[in-house]
Amino acid sequence: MLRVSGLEVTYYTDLGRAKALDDVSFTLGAGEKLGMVGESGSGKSTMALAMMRMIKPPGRIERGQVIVDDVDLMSLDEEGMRRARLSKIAYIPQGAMNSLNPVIRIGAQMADAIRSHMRRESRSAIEDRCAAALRSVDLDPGVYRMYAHELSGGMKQRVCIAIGILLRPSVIIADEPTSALDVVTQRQVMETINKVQADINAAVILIGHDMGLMAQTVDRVAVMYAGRLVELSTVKEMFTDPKHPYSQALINSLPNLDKRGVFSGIPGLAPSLLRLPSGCAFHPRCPHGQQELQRSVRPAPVILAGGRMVACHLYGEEGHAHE
Ligand SMILES: Nc1ncnc2c1ncn2[C@@H]1O[C@H](COP(=O)(O)OP(=O)(O)OP(=O)(O)O)[C@@H](O)[C@H]1O
Repeated sequence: MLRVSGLEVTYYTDLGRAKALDDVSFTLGAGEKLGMVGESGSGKSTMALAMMRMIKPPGRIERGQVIVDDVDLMSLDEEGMRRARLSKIAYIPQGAMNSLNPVIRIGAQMADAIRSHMRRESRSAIEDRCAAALRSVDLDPGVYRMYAHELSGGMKQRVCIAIGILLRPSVIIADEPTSALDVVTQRQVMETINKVQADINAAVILIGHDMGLMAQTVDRVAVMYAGRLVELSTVKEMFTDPKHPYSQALINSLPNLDKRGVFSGIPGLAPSLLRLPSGCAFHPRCPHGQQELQRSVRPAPVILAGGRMVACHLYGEEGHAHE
């Protein structure tokens, strides 16, 4: 359903070039959910924007393919890509719920989204489509006639999800869909995403920091570090046996009942993309990073038994090359 291959994005800043996405490849099947985690600045939002072809200057997509239902989005012309957005691939950006227009009714905003794709759709067909989308996110179709300020945060986020699924896309990307919501509402929004996905059998990418919340929802977890995908494993593998030392640090930094109140962060700071460490970008923070190999050679991604992917010298011998 979705195949991302060799995706690369650079931001050309006054201070130099920042490669925010470096040779990112993965696949996702229909009905599958992928969680994308990593520290702030690791390139998660850049990846979503690149997949939507919404990277703005000074950023540029340098290369790569994003194949949805056998079509490479990167090869479409502007009009083709405009049509693909929402109908093939939908993006619910970070803070989407705060960008609903305050002076236009929810229904009109939904109808606009449909009309931009289906010019000849009748008014009643549009209303039916909106009502169905609102119902599938557990909102009363009456929300159609309301304004954003009349809705709670969780309801607004569900409206954004409803807009995302209006045209039943094959791929849905939700960037931090639960940030700024209380924990109860977070769970409800996650449940809504689960339900919606089951309804339309889409491939879903959830971007977020909260490993705990992800664990309950997604099938696989992708870990990003300094613009690269460093590990992609099933949730169970990631939580019971993380392979990459950075994934191990992320999992160890989660609070659990055995170490109540003790938070172990990850030592060191995330590197600046303008001054990436040589070799493996994680080596200065890695307990195994002090050898010549780690300091001078960038680890290539390898596939381990069972199909999980890791880009780390510790596993160079064990795995076979990732395509
Ligand atoms: N417009 C821009 N100009 C220059 N550099 C940028 C721009 N946007 C992003 N970057 C750089 O690209 C890197 C990746 O940013 P991105 O927003 O994708 O990270 P992220 O993982 O989504 O972070 P967060 O979790 O904080 O949203 C950052 O290090 C940032 O410095």
